[in-house]
Amino acid sequence: MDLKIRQLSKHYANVAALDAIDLDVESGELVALLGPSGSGKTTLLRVIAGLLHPDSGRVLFGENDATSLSLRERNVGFVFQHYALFKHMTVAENIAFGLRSRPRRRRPDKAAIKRRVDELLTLIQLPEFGARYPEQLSGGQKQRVALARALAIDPTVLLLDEPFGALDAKVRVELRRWLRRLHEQTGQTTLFVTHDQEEALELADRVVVLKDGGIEQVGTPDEIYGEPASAYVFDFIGRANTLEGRIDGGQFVLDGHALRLPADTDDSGPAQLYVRPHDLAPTALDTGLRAEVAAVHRRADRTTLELRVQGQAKPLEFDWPAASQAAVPAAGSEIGLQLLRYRVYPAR
Ligand SMILES: Nc1ncnc2c1ncn2[C@@H]1O[C@H](COP(=O)(O)OP(=O)(O)OP(=O)(O)O)[C@@H](O)[C@H]1O
Repeated sequence: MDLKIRQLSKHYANVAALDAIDLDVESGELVALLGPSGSGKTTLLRVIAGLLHPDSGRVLFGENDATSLSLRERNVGFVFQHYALFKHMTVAENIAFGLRSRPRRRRPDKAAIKRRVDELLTLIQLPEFGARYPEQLSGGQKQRVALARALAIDPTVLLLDEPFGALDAKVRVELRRWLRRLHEQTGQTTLFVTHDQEEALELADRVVVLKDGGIEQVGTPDEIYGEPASAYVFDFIGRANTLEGRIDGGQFVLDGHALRLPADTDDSGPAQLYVRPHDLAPTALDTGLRAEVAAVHRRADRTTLELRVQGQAKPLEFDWPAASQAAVPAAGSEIGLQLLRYRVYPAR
């Protein structure tokens, strides 16, 4: 089922938790809602679920306006960060819960419920775990059961609110890869809330970046990473260096150096250039951007140089290319820098 959000707003006192949001999620898509704390992710998910009423706007499931339907009528599947399994029920009973509590005329018979539970236990790769109680499971296993319970009712959409947020980093990475494979099997339309950009980029078909209750950018992971629409998205999505300068005559100009901008640049005036530490390369001093090596930081997986550029208040980070034959420059030396990929945003 596809999902359409139209002009959705929700205010708390004078805070716009959601500010006229428009969003289309296609049937079968896995979409990540990504943003820092307080950007409105959870509010959006709760309004879609029917747990929270918007001030204005509409939620459509397919062609049906679901805005005034209850949680149950919407038939959505929901998984929260903190395991909400029923402690006194076995894993199998937990998974069966949504089907068993349906009104009699829509309730499958016992055999059909058992078949569905077995099918889901296999799907979440816990086929032998039906008789266990939640306290006998690890955190990751509990979340897989919570997911099976949400899927049991064949939900119109699956809504996941930081479902792996309480797990340790390694389990988190395993589970998100598992969820991606599971999604490919089920084709279930899914919205996934996270504040972790890596999780969003690895997991989702499309990523929605939220800021202060509004949508800053919607795109595939490649688009969000490679063509961030604003300085905010560039900064949020990975490590970033900034250089202060000006846009002038189709170039970005800073102390004694100019960089070419896309042909369609028609802005002018103060601007910031954003470049990632691995999108810098060493080059000849007289053609490159001149920088002084302020410090060399060696780590297990990379060597990062801290660089000072004349006229710039903030240092640059530069990941020295691992394949480079040249020796890592020493602190105090001067190098030329080539910027392989960068983006320039006019100052606000
Ligand atoms: N019940 C409430 N009463 C008052 N303000 C609220 C309430 N719920 C949310 N807010 C405010 O609405 C804004 C959006 O909150 P929301 O929980 O949707 O953000 P979030 O992106 O999910 O953040 P987090 O990652 O911390 O969960 C925040 O400014 C928050 O303080």
